[in-house]
Amino acid sequence: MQDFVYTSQPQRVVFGAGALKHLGREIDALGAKRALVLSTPEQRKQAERVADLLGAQAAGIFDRAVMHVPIETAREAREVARQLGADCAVAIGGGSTTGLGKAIALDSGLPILAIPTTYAGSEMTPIYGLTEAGLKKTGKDPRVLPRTVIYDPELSRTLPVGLSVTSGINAIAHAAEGLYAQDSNPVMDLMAQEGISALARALPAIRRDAQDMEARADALYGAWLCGSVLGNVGMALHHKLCHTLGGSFNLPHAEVHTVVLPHAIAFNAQAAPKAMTRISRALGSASGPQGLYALAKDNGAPVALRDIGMRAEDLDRAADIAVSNPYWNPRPFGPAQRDLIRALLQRAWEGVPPA
Ligand SMILES: NC(=O)C1=CN([C@@H]2O[C@H](COP(=O)(O)OP(=O)(O)OC[C@H]3O[C@@H](n4cnc5c(N)ncnc54)[C@H](OP(=O)(O)O)[C@@H]3O)[C@@H](O)[C@H]2O)C=CC1
Ligand SMILES: O=C(O)/C=C\C(=O)CC(=O)O
Repeated sequence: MQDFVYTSQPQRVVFGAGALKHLGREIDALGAKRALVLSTPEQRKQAERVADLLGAQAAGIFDRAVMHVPIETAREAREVARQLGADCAVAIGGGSTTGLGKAIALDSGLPILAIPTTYAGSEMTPIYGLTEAGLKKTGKDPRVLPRTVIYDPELSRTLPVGLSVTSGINAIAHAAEGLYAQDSNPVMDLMAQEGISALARALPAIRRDAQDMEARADALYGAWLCGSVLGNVGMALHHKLCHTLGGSFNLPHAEVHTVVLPHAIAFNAQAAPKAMTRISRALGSASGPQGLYALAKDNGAPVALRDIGMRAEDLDRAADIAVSNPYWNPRPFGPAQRDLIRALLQRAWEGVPPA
């Protein structure tokens, strides 16, 4: 066993079908009295339900969350929170809504209670993202880590099957890269393997029946574990490629993760054999990269960048951007490996199986 450092994160998790009913109790436990409820415009009804449950503990609703947290939206939400005298934020929705809560917390220190309805995993991380003048910046700050997370599988019932699959693979990506992270540890390895395994059995079951509550619970459980891994250890090549493709070419977040993951994992296979063993074991497949590709393809998810809006003529620029400021990776991918990364992107663009 290698030496390691493990830092536990100060969070409370309430898990279970119908767990939303504990919301008032959880707001009390935070010592808060006036919650600003956050959602996207489309999930306003969910936000209203939350505000109704809170009754006098609700300060108001801000329903303008959008993906990648534009700085203008963050400023607007911060101002609304200030004017309403909110002393906490309740974010109900996917990573976009949690991200808006984080932007408020970054500025004001307001505690966040997150109620995730996708599998993106942001609720378990101190990572935030903000987009200003078309550029997305990410950072880490303990203030943005949600203090309480309510996982209620009933609330993900309405998440469309296609999004459930891609969002679940977004979560798997956190765990897969955590398995070869520079700063990983045995606890994260356990969580990563269990998280991948839970999602790998949940996603096909959700595809068969979107109302299968056991599968919905398994998927949220997996998202929790995989998100925790992302919150504890560093990201590598896969996340760098997705941040490049999402940030500079505006590709949809969960879909881009789904397409790139098998190729990024294949790139790292020889440099991270133990991680490959855990990934393939968790997937129940002979090969990690092939198993990830099959998980997407067999469940109707996109496997080609060209099918999610990437233009062939932008691949060169994407490769240049990705290698210009690389994250740590078990197999280096700086400017000297530019042609290898370009070849990886070509395969991902065409949608052929990983090399
Ligand atoms: N900081 C971190 O640690 C992490 C951050 N992220 C960030 O989070 C964002 C992506 O998160 P993701 O969850 O994929 O994206 P969104 O929050 O944008 O949600 C994705 C889609 O799911 C739909 N949706 C969510 N909940 C429901 C529901 N209950 N019923 C029906 N549809 C629903 C949304 O619909 P609608 O738009 O109609 O509401 C939206 O179309 C990105 O900005 C990414 O960078 C992701 C992972 C980790
Ligand atoms: O790529 C991911 O899923 C993980 C992290 C982010 O998205 C960072 C962020 O923009 O909040």
